[in-house]
Amino acid sequence: MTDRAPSAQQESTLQKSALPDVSLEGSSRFVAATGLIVEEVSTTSVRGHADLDEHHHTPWGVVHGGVYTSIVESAGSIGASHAVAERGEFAVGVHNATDFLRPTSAARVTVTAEALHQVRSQQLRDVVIADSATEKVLARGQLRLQNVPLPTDAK
Ligand SMILES: CC(C)(COP(=O)(O)OP(=O)(O)OC[C@H]1O[C@@H](n2cnc3c(N)ncnc32)[C@H](O)[C@@H]1OP(=O)(O)O)[C@@H](O)C(=O)NCCC(=O)NCCSC(=O)c1cc(O)c2ccccc2c1O
Repeated sequence: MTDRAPSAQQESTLQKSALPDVSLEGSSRFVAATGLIVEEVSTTSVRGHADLDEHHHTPWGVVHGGVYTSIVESAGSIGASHAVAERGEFAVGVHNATDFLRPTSAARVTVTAEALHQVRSQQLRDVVIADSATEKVLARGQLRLQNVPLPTDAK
């Protein structure tokens, strides 16, 4: 797993985003264990990467499907929450459908989450996880989210 911190430019992008701390250091142990490093957040997309290795393995020596599913949940939720933050809302995943297309034992993966659909109460995000060396897609998930009010102490 990586402990690489975002660059100064990446930090700046994250600070402008009105999101909670999405760094590895600021995340729970479960979320941090995926290794997702968020680099860019806009209202329509999230970009990042993760270094996947033996710490993420199944007993058969490939990256566990739950790692991909969790990255889809995080990347989709971060972008969708950013998109509705200005109106005092965040977004929670209500359906996560992630396909595991190719196995890997170790890879740096790029993570790209794009908005497919944004309406008043719900959003749909397409998340692609690809091997950064070969550009082959390892997993692809579609996350449907519900926009909900921010807790009053977070506004
Ligand atoms: C599901 C597939 C096996 C279907 O593959 P198919 O036979 O249809 O196609 P190919 O053989 O052509 O393979 C597709 C593609 O993958 C590349 N590939 C295959 N094997 C490897 C490999 N070992 N390393 C690297 N790449 C490989 C192959 O070259 C092809 O690439 P192209 O570029 O030519 O297209 C296949 O879709 C597949 O393997 N999908 C990924 C499945 C996966 O990774 N699932 C998640 C892990 S499983 C899991 O999470 C899990 C959790 C547990 O807790 C367990 C506990 C106990 C036991 C098992 C557990 C477990 O498995």
